[in-house]
Amino acid sequence: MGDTVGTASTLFSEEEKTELLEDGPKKLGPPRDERQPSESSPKFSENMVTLILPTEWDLPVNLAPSLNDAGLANKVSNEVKTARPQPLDLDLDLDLDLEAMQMVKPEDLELVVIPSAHEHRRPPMAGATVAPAIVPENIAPEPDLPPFRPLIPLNTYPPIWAQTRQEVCETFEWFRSYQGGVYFNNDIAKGYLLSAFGARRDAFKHDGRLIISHGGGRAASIHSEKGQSSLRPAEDQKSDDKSVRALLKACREKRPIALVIDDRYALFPYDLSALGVTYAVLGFYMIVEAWEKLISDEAEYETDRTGARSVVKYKFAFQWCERQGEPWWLSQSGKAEELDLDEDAPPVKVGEVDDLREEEDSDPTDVTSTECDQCGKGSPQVYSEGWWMASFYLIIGNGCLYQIQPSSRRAKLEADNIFKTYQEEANSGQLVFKRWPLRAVAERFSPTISRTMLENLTMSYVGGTDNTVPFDKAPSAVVMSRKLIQDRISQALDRDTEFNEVLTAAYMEKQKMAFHSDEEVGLGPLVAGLSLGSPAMMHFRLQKKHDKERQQRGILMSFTLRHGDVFVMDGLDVQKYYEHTVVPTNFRIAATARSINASTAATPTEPALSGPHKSHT
Ligand SMILES: O=C(O)CCC(=O)C(=O)O
Repeated sequence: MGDTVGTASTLFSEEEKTELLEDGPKKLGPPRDERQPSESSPKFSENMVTLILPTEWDLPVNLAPSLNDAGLANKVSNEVKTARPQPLDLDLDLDLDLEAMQMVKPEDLELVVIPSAHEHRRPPMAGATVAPAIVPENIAPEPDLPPFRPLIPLNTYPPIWAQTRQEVCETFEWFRSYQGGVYFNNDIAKGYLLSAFGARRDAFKHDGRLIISHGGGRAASIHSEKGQSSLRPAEDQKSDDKSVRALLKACREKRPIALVIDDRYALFPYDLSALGVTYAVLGFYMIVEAWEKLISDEAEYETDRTGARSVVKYKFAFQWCERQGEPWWLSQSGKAEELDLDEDAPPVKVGEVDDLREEEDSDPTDVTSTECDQCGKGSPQVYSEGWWMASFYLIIGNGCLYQIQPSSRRAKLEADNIFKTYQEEANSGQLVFKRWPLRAVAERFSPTISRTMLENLTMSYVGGTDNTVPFDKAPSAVVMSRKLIQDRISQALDRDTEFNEVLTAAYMEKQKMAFHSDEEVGLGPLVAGLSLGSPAMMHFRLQKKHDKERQQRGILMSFTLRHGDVFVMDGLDVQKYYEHTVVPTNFRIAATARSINASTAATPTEPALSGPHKSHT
């Protein structure tokens, strides 16, 4: 098979829904980072930021141990032992040395506490009304705080940041808690906010690779009712409080959690406020230990200060997931000499909405420009890439899934342009989407019945059949898709790939692609798809033959594919062990690129990539 391209599916008219469910520019292009990937990581481009993210809903529970660096884990474990009076019965697989724990004196734990820093950091906003101080009676005096330390200036923006909590919650799916400090969903903790003072034994250690914090609510708070304010004292936390329970579960099941800080978080030694950053995502952490502690007024900053009462609080030790590479706040120091800060413009922040109309005259395919879309200044550190990538390692088999998301407006415009071109070319007849029968249906029923079925299927599909044309004759939407996919893979994975097959699928409302695997003779290790239009959920589960007991028959991983995302399945094991389904929310086009080995591929009469299991419903 030479260079071929397959296109297929239903024709659609102007009237059909083309509305994009834009998500807004929530993630920034990765800062340039000179670090080398760790030995355990695959080889990545130095310009990318890699995050280990569990999926939105399901994280395979045995994935987590590989996320953490073993050396650091030991250190963390030792340090945590000094801070915890007694272990919780969490059934943790952490090989705790309880005897050693008793022998370490708590005062040996070096604490990094920056007190009262928020007062220095955050001037009141211009024009803001300052609430009158409420001084309830009988409040114990604030404990003496260690001396103030100046904050270290940051030369780089956090990869994900925002100015308001609303922006964070609306755009960062790992933290959607508008009020509480813990974001959890279905009992699974996903995000944790660090703010203001910690308790005395809270810590930000190993450059932030170990964070100890108390969390889970029931802190003292001020309540206002009928114009009367009163202080509600702190209460004991309980292991079945919703947020405590979710955090303990995350610890037990070794699920990563996103840590978000605000500019009042006193233990973060860098100056976020100078950059105008109120909220920053630190990255992903594992909760490696959890314990409960009796906290008295004298011992902690944030306590029940109404009297001499002690309350039970839960403490959590968060350990940095090493595969993210070095924390972003560390990479900034090396950059200071290279980066001319005067030339560097602030990148797009979370929650800012693109106004695409302003850009009508610009060439959306020109993604090489390094101008900041906001202010027009050159910003090569941020805009030369314009995407963000997350990596997900397989637990069974060798392979990885990569989600590369556009982060700059320019990258999004490129996707817009391809989406538009697909529709124009389909309308003009240059691109013929065709309905395909389910092979299983065609075999089992007469042609007449299968044609009837086709009406319902509106199948979007081809590989190596009538619709197949060489790339030089292919509709430009397909050519552009292949180029975008190849470019992203080259930038993000540092791999030069030339795909020789592109399958384009169009999904109308309520259509989806059923569970299938792309395991076909001649298939190359990379399969990469560009998503256009409405968001879709992509789910992975083990193939039946590898899950005979059906114990893990359920969905193991799920991803939200959004407009402009490139999703890469890397490794033949992805197809060998797993099957995937794609369920769009509405009208959507997907271009999936593959490399097919001509000598081993299926014959042209047999769609190379279709199988009885691959169906559009
Ligand atoms: O629609 C998509 O994004 C993926 C299509 C797919 O699963 C495939 O072509 O194998």
